Amino acid sequence: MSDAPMDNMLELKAVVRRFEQAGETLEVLRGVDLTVGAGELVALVGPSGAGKSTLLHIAGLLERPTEGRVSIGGTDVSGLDDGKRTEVRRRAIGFVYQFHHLLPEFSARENIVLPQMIAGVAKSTARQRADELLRMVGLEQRGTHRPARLSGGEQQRVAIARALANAPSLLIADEPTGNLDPHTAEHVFAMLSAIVRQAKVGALVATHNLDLARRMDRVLEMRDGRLVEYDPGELEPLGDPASLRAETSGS
Ligand SMILES: Nc1ncnc2c1ncn2[C@@H]1O[C@H](COP(=O)(O)OP(=O)(O)OP(=O)(O)O)[C@@H](O)[C@H]1O
Repeated sequence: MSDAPMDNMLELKAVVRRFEQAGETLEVLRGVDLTVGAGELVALVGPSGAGKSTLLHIAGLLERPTEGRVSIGGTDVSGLDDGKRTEVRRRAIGFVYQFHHLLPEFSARENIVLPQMIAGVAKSTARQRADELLRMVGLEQRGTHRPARLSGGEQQRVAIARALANAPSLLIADEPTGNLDPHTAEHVFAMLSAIVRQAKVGALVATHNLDLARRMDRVLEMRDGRLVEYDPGELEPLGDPASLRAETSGS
């Protein structure tokens, strides 16, 4: 078991990730320390290729670090075998991507029921929880609709509800509003952040969107394999992260 405080939903310690490619070693993460607390929203920014996805995969237990330790919800998972890691991932981590990845042949409600059943929850309990989550994201009237009958923003709200289905400790989001128009993105992000804070989930959100990053509790930039921290309220005075400047200056 870990010595991580219980209110750290994610803790990475001295995480290194190297890739061996054509006889060359690429060190993408060079000693990353990171904590995400309960109810905390942390923005992860950085230029393309900086290693954000690699970091999200390690935090989401989809990949193992070459070195370093990972704790989820206060439990150090570094020594667990693949089967146990999958269990922790299903129970304790929710994922939201740029594209909703809902199953097209299932209704919104069924999309939220399924991950619970995979985690071993009884169907009646899973349905109750799905209805509760649909209410939470304001879609109680849309539960029977298949994804194709929902708007982009509604689809993403269902994806958020699905990610929260098993009451995870940690939410990992990769450009969660990247496929939405600015107005809808605003609405979906406001909903996401309210739920994260209320449910005391820790959220690690990779984004290129400066406006979004600013409204999170902390902004971390991946630079040269390490994380550099920015105070969201001080982004401009300190100078915006290079990646955000590049993304926002042309728009
Ligand atoms: N499986 C792999 N084998 C070899 N190199 C890899 C592998 N996965 C990632 N990389 C390399 O690691 C670096 C970081 O990639 P990563 O996808 O984490 O960046 P990113 O910041 O998420 O980029 P983007 O914003 O474009 O998604 C890149 O140089 C990439 O080519």
